[in-house]
Amino acid sequence: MVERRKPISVEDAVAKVSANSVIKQKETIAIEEAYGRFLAEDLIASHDVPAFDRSPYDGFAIRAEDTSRASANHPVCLDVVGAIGAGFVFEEEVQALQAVRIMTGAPIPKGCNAVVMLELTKEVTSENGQQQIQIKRSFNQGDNISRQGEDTQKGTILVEKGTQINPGIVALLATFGYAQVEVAIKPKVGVIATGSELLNVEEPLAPGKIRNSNAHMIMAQIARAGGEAIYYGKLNDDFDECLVATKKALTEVDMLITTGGVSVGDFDYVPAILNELGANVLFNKVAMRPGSVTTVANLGEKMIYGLSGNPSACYVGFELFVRPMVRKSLYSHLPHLRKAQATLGVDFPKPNPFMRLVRSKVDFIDGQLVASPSGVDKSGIVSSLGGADCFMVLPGGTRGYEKGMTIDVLLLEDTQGSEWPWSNIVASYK
Ligand SMILES: Nc1nc2c(c(=O)[nH]1)N[C@H]1C(S)=C(S)[C@@H](COP(=O)(O)OP(=O)(O)OC[C@H]3O[C@@H](n4cnc5c(N)ncnc54)[C@H](O)[C@@H]3O)O[C@H]1N2
Ligand code: MOO
Repeated sequence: MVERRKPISVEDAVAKVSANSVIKQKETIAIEEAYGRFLAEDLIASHDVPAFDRSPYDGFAIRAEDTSRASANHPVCLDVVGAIGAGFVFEEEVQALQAVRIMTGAPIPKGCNAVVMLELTKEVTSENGQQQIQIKRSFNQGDNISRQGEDTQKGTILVEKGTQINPGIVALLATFGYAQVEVAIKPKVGVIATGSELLNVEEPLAPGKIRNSNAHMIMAQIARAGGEAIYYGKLNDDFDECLVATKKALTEVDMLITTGGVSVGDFDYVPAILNELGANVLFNKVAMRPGSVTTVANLGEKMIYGLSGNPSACYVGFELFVRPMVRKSLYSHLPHLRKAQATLGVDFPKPNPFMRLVRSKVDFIDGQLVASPSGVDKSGIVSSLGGADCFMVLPGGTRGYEKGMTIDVLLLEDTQGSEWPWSNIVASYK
């Protein structure tokens, strides 16, 4: 008699997985290695930026009060007493009716309190040979000065731990002197593919056989999530072979993923292996399509994921249940896929008692995010995965969905660029 599995909702399944703890570890690496890693410490401003009042323009540093009576008919003349470039400090204090030629980024000389852009001055030489500038309008104290700390004040938390380091964060690390940074150690995630039908990628097709795409797909998903994949190969549908490999993998990894053999077929051994290992099964059926057979268990602190053999089901199962735990072990406070609202771009008449997670593409059309399936929506399909940058979330229990409905999407990544010109942006400049 075949075991009857009771499905739990996607929300409950994600909650059950998320309730588990993960091991978090950190290491110190050089800034050059930091891009793409996850911060294991808050990034704190170690000083003000700018660290001194500075000029945002090439021009002249002046005392604003000297220009109070300046006008087009009666320009004020200031003596130019020196010049200062970025990286240098003007040593003397500037006196009344004096100006200093200043370059962008240079510190404001003592005594000055405003900067006049070069274009608003006229350089002249007085009768006694003194270099001067004429200014035809008045300026206020503080005009054209980038104040110390206007960008960032010392002690500010700039980026929270658990954030993935992007190029902007690399700039912050450099700005604040983080030649080295503490990042999360990538969790080791083992991958075992089961199925006697599986061929290695380089092998030619043979009758009844298929290439093992899931293992490679999962390894790429692990890398995208921020983990380190450890591959234990493809195994035949053989209980003992699978048990030995699973036991070995569990001694070496932080979490383990198997793909295939999780359903109710004669050669689906994953449930029996979990039983033999004494693992605590959190659920073995989820009210979703694809991926209803997804099985998740824990053994001590280690999560064991029995993902479906069907490629699309396997892909979705990873993003919903494995990714958050990888991200949690990378100190992330927001480990789940980012949710957004979109408009359904096509009619989707397929009824389903279960929630559907449809591999889809999003586009901005007339200022709205519009989502449409990226290919055929069946769990055994692989071709819809390549173009998918989100999952549409279509709740179960309806008779289908109509174009124009507001739906939730879970964003995976940006897989497409944009056409040129960006006409709506260009138009906004007119
Ligand atoms: N009587 C029932 N049969 C099935 C049920 C059910 O509830 N009752 N569920 C169906 C659903 S839904 C799914 S999903 C699949 C899941 O099956 P398994 O996870 O046990 O996976 P397999 O049977 O091993 O394989 C399914 C399918 O995927 C191919 N596959 C397997 N591994 C790979 C791989 N590494 N790379 C690419 N493709 C792979 C395999 O050849 C099969 O075609 O069960 C349904 N059946
Ligand atoms: O688990 Mo199956 O993928 O629902 O379609």
